[in-house]
Amino acid sequence: MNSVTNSASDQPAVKNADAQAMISAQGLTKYYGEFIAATDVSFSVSRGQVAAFLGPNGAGKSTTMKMLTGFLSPTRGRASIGGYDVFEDRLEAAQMLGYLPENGPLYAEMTPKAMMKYCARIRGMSAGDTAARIDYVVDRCSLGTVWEKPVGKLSKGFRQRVGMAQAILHDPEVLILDEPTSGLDPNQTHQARELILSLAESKTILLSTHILAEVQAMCSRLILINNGRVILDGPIEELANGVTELEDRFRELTA
Ligand SMILES: Nc1ncnc2c1ncn2[C@@H]1O[C@H](COP(=O)(O)OP(=O)(O)OP(=O)(O)O)[C@@H](O)[C@H]1O
Repeated sequence: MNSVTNSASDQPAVKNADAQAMISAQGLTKYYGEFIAATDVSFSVSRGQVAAFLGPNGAGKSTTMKMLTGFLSPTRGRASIGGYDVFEDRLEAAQMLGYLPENGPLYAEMTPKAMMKYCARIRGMSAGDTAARIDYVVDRCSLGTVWEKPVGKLSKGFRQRVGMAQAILHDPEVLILDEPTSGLDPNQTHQARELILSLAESKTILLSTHILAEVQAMCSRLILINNGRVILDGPIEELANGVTELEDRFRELTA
């Protein structure tokens, strides 16, 4: 494996919001019954990095992201955000984290407006912060036209935008985005990439995607997973020179 990160054993179990490893997977393993979806997945993403999490369908990306965000208990291993263990220090980790899940927001009967207010409340945001941040996400995620429609009745692209809005609402330092441009039309894809690039100026981001041009445009780091195991991890410029080489590398390693 071409790895430039520290292995799980090199990662101290620190409880420190200034920790360099803002996202840390330490030996994450997940069994669904007899089936192993993730095996000993270890990597860390440093403050300010934008890392692409790539792999073929069913490779274990969403499973790993769910464990990293505390939505799914690992069979073995640990995950931490900003040095906070996502299970033992759940509140601190959640405060630092915005997560866009694979299938968008869960509250189908709520409108985006109700959902943002609900999310702000459960995150303990003040009334002033809530109003300002809601204005920001409505604008950045273009939610004005669907603001009062139930999320479950929105198109896939709009649901995705609502998911992105709830992920960034509390201005978290760390973002874990599971296929953030999936289902978006070309204009919205462009807008979502611009948003991610502007967020990347101040945040640590792990994003999964199947669009290699997106990786090249937005990410400095590549983590490739196949059959539940990390098979490549390093700076993109060292791993591939342009999208075509990235595509060749992907095919050669995952075919
Ligand atoms: N709840 C579950 N029960 C049983 N198997 C599951 C469950 N969730 C995922 N799997 C299986 O685990 C494997 C990894 O799935 P996962 O969704 O993590 O892959 P992925 O890399 O995100 O795929 P994709 O690119 O298609 O979204 C797949 O074989 C999937 O069928």
